[in-house]
Amino acid sequence: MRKINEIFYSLQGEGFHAGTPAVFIRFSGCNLKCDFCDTQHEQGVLMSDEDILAEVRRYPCRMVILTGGEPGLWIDDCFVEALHEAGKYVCIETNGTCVLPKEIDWVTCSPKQGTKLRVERVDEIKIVYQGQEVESYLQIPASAYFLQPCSCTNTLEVVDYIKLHPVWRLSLQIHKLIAIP
Ligand SMILES: C[S@@+](CC[C@H](N)C(=O)[O-])C[C@H]1O[C@@H](n2cnc3c(N)ncnc32)[C@H](O)[C@@H]1O
Ligand SMILES: Nc1nc2[nH]cc(C(=O)O)c2c(=O)[nH]1
Ligand code: SF4
Ligand SMILES: [Mg+2]
Repeated sequence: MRKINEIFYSLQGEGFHAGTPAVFIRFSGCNLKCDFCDTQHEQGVLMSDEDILAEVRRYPCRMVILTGGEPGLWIDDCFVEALHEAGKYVCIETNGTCVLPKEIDWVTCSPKQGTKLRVERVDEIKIVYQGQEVESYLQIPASAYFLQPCSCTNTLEVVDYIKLHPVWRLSLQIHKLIAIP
């Protein structure tokens, strides 16, 4: 059984796959307490993999996004394999502090200041930018590096930083801009 906060169908609003339809599986609970966290994730119900898969199968898209809370606290090889057997492309949004199942198709890592990274493979880095030092995150091998404004409040600050440091790209939370889940 895995503790699920919500399962919903929307478009990926952030990062490399922004605009792609996806089923979001939001796991409950987190090992960090970021003061800027935009998500209520503490409430949850225990669900069997069978019930989670049945809910995921209701939607026609291929992409599934594991998020939370911290999904790395809840998932294993068996869960990722079941999603693959259902024909899904498995993405994860993680703070990077957990070792993850190797077969996940796309790892979005959003490291938080002062934490130790245990994630072994990253596809994209996506930092919530609040003026902190971010250049050290470029040492993590990844296909793309994004800075995301905090709650859509400091977008122009992020744009200015990216223009000075053009390895970074802008991630807008488009779901917030167009008021969808
Ligand atoms: C809610 S977290 C869940 C996954 C995981 N715990 C993590 O932090 O990556 C999903 C994404 O939202 C980002 N995020 C959280 N609060 C935010 C905020 N106020 N503004 C912009 N992005 C935020 C996180 O950095 C992460 O990339
Ligand atoms: N549309 C939409 N895209 C997202 N990308 C990452 C999200 C998350 O909360 O992890 C999220 C979310 O909550 N909604
Ligand atoms: S790690 Fe992610 S879910 Fe946990 S508190 Fe920070 S932003 Fe929220
Ligand atoms: Mg969100």
